[in-house]
Amino acid sequence: MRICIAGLGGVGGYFGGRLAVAYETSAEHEISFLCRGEHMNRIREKGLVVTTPRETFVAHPRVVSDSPAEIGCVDVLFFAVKGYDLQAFAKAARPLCHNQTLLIPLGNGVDNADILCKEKIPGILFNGCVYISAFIASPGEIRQVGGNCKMIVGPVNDHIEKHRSFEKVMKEGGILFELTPEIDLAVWTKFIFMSPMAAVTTLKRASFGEVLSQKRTRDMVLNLMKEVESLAQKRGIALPGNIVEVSLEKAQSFPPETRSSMELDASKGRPTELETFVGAVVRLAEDAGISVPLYEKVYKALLQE
Ligand SMILES: NC(=O)C1=CN([C@@H]2O[C@H](COP(=O)(O)OP(=O)(O)OC[C@H]3O[C@@H](n4cnc5c(N)ncnc54)[C@H](OP(=O)(O)O)[C@@H]3O)[C@@H](O)[C@H]2O)C=CC1
Ligand SMILES: CC(C)(CO)C(=O)C(=O)O
Repeated sequence: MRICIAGLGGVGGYFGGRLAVAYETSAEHEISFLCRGEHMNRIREKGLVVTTPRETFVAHPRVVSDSPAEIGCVDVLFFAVKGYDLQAFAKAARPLCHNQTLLIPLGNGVDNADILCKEKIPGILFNGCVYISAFIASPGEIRQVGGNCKMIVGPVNDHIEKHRSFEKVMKEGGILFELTPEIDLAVWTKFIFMSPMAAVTTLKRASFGEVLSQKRTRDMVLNLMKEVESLAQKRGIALPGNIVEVSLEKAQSFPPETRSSMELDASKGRPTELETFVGAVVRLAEDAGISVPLYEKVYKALLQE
């Protein structure tokens, strides 16, 4: 099986690194990295160094390139770029894909599969989400600092049984991996927790603990979660009845000093995933004909920054 990880940041670097180590000498499976710039140069020279709280390992994938054509057609393509790069990368991804390529977005967000679908890339559309906290510490070096490192993926419109061999490759590749027939449910379950937390922590430039310990901001998170819940319901996503309470508890289970990736990006003056985390809810609600007044207000405020 030929597997390409596109985007070697915190997410792509951790999961790609694990797979590349596991299959470094395999005659059957081949891992390639699509990355760019100084990061790519360092990985080519020295391999990708991945440090976790328990170990450090160095991954040497079979191919490291910034050119989809150089990598060529693969059987599995993981999209591990930020939401704002997904469409542009999807447009460039065609040389990597054939009709049976599994196309798997791993980023935060509930519209990633729609974005890929619109680009009409050949392949079988999946969706996915990951529970991890990781980042590029320096070119060629990934640091994983939190999360249980679980990857959950599933086909959007295909039979799950066809994909058991892929599941085996992922599990034998050292990934804590779940292949689910209910990928929408998994993706929305993550989103209903992460989108409100990203929105409020960014608006207030505050940590998880600061936001959740003050009634005003905690209520804001709660009300945003309720708006996501009503949107999910309207789209036929069967979230459990206590999803808001469970999601709030999930947010509370993080160390209080946790900062969301969107707040960190905003505070550093970098591009943010505002459209992925917040704008998408406003657009999907409009399409579904439902009202999300608090999301609209927060979106407007963040757009004006
Ligand atoms: N990091 C985390 O802990 C978690 C992240 N996520 C989500 O996962 C997604 C990825 O996040 P993360 O890994 O942090 O992102 P990063 O910014 O760390 O990494 C993305 C990488 O993709 C590269 N890239 C973008 N476009 C291309 C391209 N066309 N060709 C080659 N490389 C490209 C970027 O390169 P360059 O720097 O040159 O732009 C960057 O190195 C996001 O949606 C995020 O919200 C979800 C859970 C946890
Ligand atoms: C869960 C968390 C906080 C881990 O980095 C995250 O996914 C994000 O900030 O985008």
